[in-house]
Amino acid sequence: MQELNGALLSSNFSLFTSLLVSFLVLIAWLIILAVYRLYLSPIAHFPGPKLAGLTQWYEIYYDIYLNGQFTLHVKILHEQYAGPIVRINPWELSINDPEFYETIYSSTSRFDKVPEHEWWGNATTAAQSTVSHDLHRLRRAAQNPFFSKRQISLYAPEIQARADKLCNRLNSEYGGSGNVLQMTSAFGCFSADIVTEYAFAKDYKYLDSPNFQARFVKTMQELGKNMHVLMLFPWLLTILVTLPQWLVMKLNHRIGEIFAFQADIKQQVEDILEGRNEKHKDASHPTILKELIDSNLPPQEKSMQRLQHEGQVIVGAGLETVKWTMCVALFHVLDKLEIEQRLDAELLQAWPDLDNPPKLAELERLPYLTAVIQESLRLSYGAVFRLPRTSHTPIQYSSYTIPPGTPFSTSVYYLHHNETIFPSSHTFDPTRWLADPVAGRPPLGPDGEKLLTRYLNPFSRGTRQCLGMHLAYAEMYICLANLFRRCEVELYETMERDVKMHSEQFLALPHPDSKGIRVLIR
Ligand code: HEM
Repeated sequence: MQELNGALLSSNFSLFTSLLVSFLVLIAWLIILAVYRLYLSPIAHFPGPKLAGLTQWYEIYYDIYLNGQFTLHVKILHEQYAGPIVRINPWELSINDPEFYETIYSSTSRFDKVPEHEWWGNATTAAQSTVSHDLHRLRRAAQNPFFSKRQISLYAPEIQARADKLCNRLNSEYGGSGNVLQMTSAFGCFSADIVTEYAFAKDYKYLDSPNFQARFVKTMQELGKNMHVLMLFPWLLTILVTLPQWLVMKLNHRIGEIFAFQADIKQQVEDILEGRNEKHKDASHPTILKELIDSNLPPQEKSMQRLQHEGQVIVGAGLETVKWTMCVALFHVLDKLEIEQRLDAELLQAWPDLDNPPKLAELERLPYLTAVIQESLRLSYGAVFRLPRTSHTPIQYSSYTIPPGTPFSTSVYYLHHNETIFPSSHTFDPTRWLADPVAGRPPLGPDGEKLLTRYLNPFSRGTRQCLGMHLAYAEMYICLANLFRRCEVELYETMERDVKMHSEQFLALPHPDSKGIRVLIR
């Protein structure tokens, strides 16, 4: 008995000792890490809050606890530390300098993305998620031709057909009825039908769904609300993808819905590869996936998974962005009578016979419509989250040398709200984009030499610039022209709060209480 007690005592003692030693090792490791991060790290001398340099929990607090507030907070840090460069977490720098934007998002430098962001969209092998510059270049080159301005102009009749469908439905179903219409959802259905048709030659006909409530459109909206959890804890996804879909749906229905969407995209790819969807053969436009399959990419780049990931990203990237920009445009045009009247007058002149809609190229030449779209892009921002890049060689910024491998980034929000470039930057003012009426020269930036458009970057710039930019412009030109020319729309209980960025979840989100852009059709 005594022996047993002795053995128990000694095993308790050794357990206690091991726990104590582990605890002391942990404390020692934390102290070393803190000293390293605060004093020895190659970016320790950059300005910024010590706490941010010490731990990423600083960022997590703003982005998860305060729900997408870190981007806005970093803008304040730039003001507090009175400098264009600030350390925002233990390993990353933010640069708020409009003249440096094109260096960060460069067309010529071989910058990589950061591996931490590879998992975001659960599409690790898509071009958009690709970390390495060289591999991205290979993947992107195979897609560029299908998103060229010329290819998109050939697709314009399909976009017009969907704008016809949208406007006819608005007038016949809602016109004069007094029924409130959720334009946010209607725009979502419009852009979803366009991008899925373009990608897979499959029209999902979301524009036919009752009250424009399409599950897939809602899924994409919901995805936005999870972004920071997925971005800051990417390993969560790696676990979730191994679980059965029904279980994920139970644990977190938003992520479950995303997996369901991904399974659907996989089905689309299989249907094309296995000959069940042959529509692409007679489609009026090339389909992205078929073109990738027929491209010169090496065989490993044409795997089912790769094609599925590209399909996922293209559809995902093409939906919320276009929808949100059109919401911003619709609200501001309807909110200010003089903007609405000026746009209506221009459209009436360019499009006198309602049965003969102008071609896309003609719409693109309309200065005021163009200015409305530019101003809407400025205030909808595109990807408002900072888009970090890393360099294999040191980067010189002012008197600072950014060490190789250090992520550096900026947010387009800082650029679009730079008061020197865009005075009264929170005001929606399309006239800032109009050419000088006397000299005819386009609007210039603050130095009086560079074009103002240089500072409008909702699509980012450089090698990773938005692939779908021309498609996005075509959708916006055609949809907004049709809507304002053919429908009598008025806002219903919708205010600026519904289109103003309240938080950042990769894209800009309005106030959580917003009910979307609601309208009546007269
Ligand atoms: C107003 C509309 C849009 C805006 C503001 C926008 C904005 C952006 C931005 C800022 C990026 C860069 C993201 C990064 O660096 O990670 C991007 C990438 C991308 N966008 Fe768009 N986008 C729009 C519409 C579209 C559409 C309609 C499509 C699809 C057809 C699309 C497809 C893509 C793809 C595939 C990428 C990844 C490109 C790459 O990494 O090579 N986007 N977009």
